[in-house]
Amino acid sequence: MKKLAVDSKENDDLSNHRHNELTHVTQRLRRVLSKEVDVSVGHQQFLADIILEGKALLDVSRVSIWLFDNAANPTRLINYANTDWDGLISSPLPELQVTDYPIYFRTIVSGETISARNALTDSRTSEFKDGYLKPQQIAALLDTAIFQNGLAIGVVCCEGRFHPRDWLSWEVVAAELIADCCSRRLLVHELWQMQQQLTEMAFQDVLTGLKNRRYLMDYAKSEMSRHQRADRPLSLLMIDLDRFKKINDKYGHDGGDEVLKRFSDCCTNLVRAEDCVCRLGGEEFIILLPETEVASAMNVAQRLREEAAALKVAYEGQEISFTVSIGVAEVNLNMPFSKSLKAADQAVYQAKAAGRDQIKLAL
Ligand SMILES: Nc1nc2c(ncn2[C@@H]2O[C@H](COP(=O)(O)OP(=O)(O)OP(=O)(O)O)[C@@H](O)[C@H]2O)c(=O)[nH]1
Repeated sequence: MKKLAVDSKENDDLSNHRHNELTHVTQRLRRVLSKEVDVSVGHQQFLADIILEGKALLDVSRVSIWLFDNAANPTRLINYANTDWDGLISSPLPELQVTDYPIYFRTIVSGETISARNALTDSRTSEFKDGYLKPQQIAALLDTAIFQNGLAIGVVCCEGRFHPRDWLSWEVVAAELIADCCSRRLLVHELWQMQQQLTEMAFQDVLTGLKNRRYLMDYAKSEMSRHQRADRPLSLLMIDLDRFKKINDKYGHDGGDEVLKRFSDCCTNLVRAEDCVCRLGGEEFIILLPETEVASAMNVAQRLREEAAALKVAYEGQEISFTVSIGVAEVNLNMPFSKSLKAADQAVYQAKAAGRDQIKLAL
């Protein structure tokens, strides 16, 4: 009688302990879940957090996220993120092929959650017995499809080692919650990447891949205040290709485009990584040179003029030669950037008037 009372107290202590533990883990998990739309939390970090919390909550040996190669016609499952047995994030697991595990693939695609008490004997998971489960001593599996637009795009796998295990209904619901959260996070990540691409495109010149006028105006503004604070010089080159209309007339628009692309490469290769090369439009370019006195900017302009004159652009078996006129200006940090641009533009005009293939300093 006394022994029974002790046993029951021990059981109560144990279940109280598990209850407290679960309350803590659930709170942590909910905090992680709430970050699914917060892109300031890195994508990999978010997935790592969610599978680590899932592992603790469900008290399993490993949690992993897998995505199908093609949701409409899946042939492979690719490991996207996973914990190791010790609760750390580890390197990717080998891919799974539909030809090796057809029943498992079919079940996940159907959307059915697999809560396999004994994964070695469960008909949905026994395909993994010899090659996967036995060598790793995995005994129980709780696998939940990740859905997007009504299609299973992947699966969250929870693996228990050593002993078969009954999965409680709250555990199944929790695993499904984690899979749904992964689904939304993947979508947020995709949208975020698209937005990054669009932003990039909005600031990029399509033909040359250089930054465009919109980028230059934003960038110049921030560089001007940085240089003003640090009391450092900022210079700019305005470059205009000479008699470009004639090149277009002689070689066609595509020939002209080829010249613009090769000249862009020439600029990018010549300047430092921190210099900003932009195409303003047409055959007009700007290079912004941070931390550069106007005398050094003149040297850069000289090298660029020489390189342009020496460049032979291969186009349809012909070689196109061209020259450039360059205006150099030190950016006036106390005036709007447009004033410095205008000064450089006037210097270009003078270079053209003086016979082209020239450099002039803005006064
Ligand atoms: N191929 C090509 N041509 C362009 C592009 N943008 C503008 N142009 C052409 O560039 C030529 C510029 O001609 P102009 O402004 O007369 O200048 P230019 O012939 O270079 O003469 P100068 O500047 O006085 O030396 C025009 O024929 C435009 O059609 C482009 O993206 N690709």
